[in-house]
Amino acid sequence: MANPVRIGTRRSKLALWQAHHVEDLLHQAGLETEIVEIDTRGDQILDVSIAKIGSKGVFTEELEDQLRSGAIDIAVHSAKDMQSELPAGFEIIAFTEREQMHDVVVSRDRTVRLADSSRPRVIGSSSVRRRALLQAYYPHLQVIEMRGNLQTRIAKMDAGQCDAILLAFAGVHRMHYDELIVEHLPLDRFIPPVGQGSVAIEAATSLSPERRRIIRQAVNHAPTEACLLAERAFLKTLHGGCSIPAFCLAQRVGDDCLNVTGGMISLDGQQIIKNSLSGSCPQAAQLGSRIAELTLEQGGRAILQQIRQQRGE
Ligand SMILES: NCc1[nH]cc(CCC(=O)O)c1CC(=O)O
Repeated sequence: MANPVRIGTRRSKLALWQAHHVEDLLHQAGLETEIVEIDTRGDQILDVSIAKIGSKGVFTEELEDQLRSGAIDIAVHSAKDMQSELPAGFEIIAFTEREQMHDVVVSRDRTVRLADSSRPRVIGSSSVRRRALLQAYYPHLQVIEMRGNLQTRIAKMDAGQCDAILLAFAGVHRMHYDELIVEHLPLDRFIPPVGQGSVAIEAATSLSPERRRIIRQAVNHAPTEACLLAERAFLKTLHGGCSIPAFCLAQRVGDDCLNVTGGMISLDGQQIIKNSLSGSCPQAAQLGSRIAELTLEQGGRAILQQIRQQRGE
């Protein structure tokens, strides 16, 4: 390709890591690249929870403006942060190979264990799913809401706001905070949110088919894509984004089989809905949306209604 691939990204350190990761993959395929840093509303509003900002796409709209105008060819996002339905004119053209998907506990105090009820502990998390799961499994813990990027949250912990933070392993590892991990949480209890650990490549549908094909060929990881298609179909059927307490994890078994587990937890942690289905990779989307339907039928609809009421939507 004559022109370099222009990669749009937010300026946070994790976003820049993701952009450089995609850049590496494009370089390996012999392509030239250019990174374009873009400010988003989600990065500017740090003192309000994302759920309260209310609008979907607070981290994506500015990037989409640049995609639409052709100023950038692709935008990189944590797959987890992408809403299930993109605005008309945009699509995800690739998913990078997934990092380990689980959540971890990060603390300066090596003795912190979630299960230890012998002393009071304050745990910070930005995610409604993680806060509800903590209340469900470890009711002795005090759970507080904590926003900001990884570095900000660790600074808040160091300032004494909490004893530990719950985070995605992928982000902690990419930001080189592995030595602060005091606990790796099991995937069957702390089922990750849709997309955790993968980087999604967004493009405008007006991107030339040839450019789209070449970028996809360099970046897409087919086994990850099959899992993400299942998980994102789950989220789409729930009409959700990253601000609802839903979780879904698809895992490949053998060459062509997918195991998908997904569900929802009430905000107080009192009710957990969880179902699993298996099928072949081409059935990925059906498996995900079927699990979402089961989730809605088994109490998920009521949980979502309650959340909407609380948020005054
Ligand atoms: N919502 C912020 C966000 N988006 C992606 C990651 C971690 C990396 C990933 O899942 O790809 C994080 C931080 C976290 O949840 O701990």
